[in-house]
Amino acid sequence: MQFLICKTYFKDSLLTTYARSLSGYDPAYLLPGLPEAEFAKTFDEATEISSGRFNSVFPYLWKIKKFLNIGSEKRLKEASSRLRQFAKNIIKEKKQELSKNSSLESVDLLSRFLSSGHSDEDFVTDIVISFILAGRDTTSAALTWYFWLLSQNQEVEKEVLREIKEKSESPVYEEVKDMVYTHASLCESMRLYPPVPIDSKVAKHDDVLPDGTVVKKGARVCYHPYAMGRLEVLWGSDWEKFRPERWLESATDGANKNGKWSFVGRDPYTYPVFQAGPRICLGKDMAFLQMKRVVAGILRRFKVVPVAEDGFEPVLVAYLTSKMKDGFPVRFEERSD
Ligand code: HEM
Repeated sequence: MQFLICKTYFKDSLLTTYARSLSGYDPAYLLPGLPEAEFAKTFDEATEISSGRFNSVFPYLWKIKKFLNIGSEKRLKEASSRLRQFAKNIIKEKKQELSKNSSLESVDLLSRFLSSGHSDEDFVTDIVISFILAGRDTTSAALTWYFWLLSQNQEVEKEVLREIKEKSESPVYEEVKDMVYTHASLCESMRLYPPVPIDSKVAKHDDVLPDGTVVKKGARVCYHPYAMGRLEVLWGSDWEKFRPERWLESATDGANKNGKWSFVGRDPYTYPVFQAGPRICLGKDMAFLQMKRVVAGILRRFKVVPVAEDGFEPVLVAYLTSKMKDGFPVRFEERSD
């Protein structure tokens, strides 16, 4: 059986997981028939058109289309309205459930929001949509590139598998937290292929950067995690290598006590994969938790083998997130051991 990893499996499984942890709602996209995911399709359409605005050669074109309500902007408006309606239905159902059973208050994020007095429907709708947007494509992009890198670095896969096998079949939070090598390998993968490859900010006031660069009010300033992850000055002359060990302290420096690695993080200004400062990603820990559980769940039972021709080199396409051009076709081989 083949899966286009980034196009179907990860996105839909993550959407299912997020929908459940966010709202308790299960869109049932992981039924064996992998049913057509209407919500996911609409979401993709909306994000693709929105990101197209950034890359537009004539930036004012989309504004004209929006004003006239034609073409892609018309489709975006319709998609956004369908998404909002979908989110509103979930909220309505959740409110009804809560009114019948208040013990649901602590079960999922949406229940918590509603129970803590956030009753404004538009506000809660924005929360539901922005959490799915922030958490779905980022994590699926990270995992697509991660499985590609693992397939090219067997010794890393072996070490990740060794760590996974020390844990229970469905590792609980404490166990996932202890998967230090897997954590390091995910950080290393996102160094080379950051899910948000480039990000920009608009200056609210005239400003001067620490190096003296003058930034005028309204100017767009970009930071570039993809380029920064490949800088020799930050990562050394072997920056090209996928080497999780650069995030770990080894036995020789005394930290690998009892055969355990110890993780050495980098500051977020050197590694801005989750951004840095007061607006740093709020879902970072949740993202690692989800990714480690998915990695453990898949690798324990399957080997993920690319079905591409020998010499295949994936091409990164940067929309809002780092997609692999045409997806990543793979075969899942069941492990015999
Ligand atoms: C590997 C996965 C992820 C990566 C690489 C990532 C990266 C980022 C980045 C770069 C930003 C800054 C965007 C900006 O302000 O321009 C951000 C913001 C944010 N992320 Fe994530 N994210 C990930 C997963 C998640 C998940 C799973 C959630 C929640 C379920 C989440 C929730 C958020 C939220 C709410 C913000 C906005 C924070 C604010 O503006 O104060 N993220 N993320």
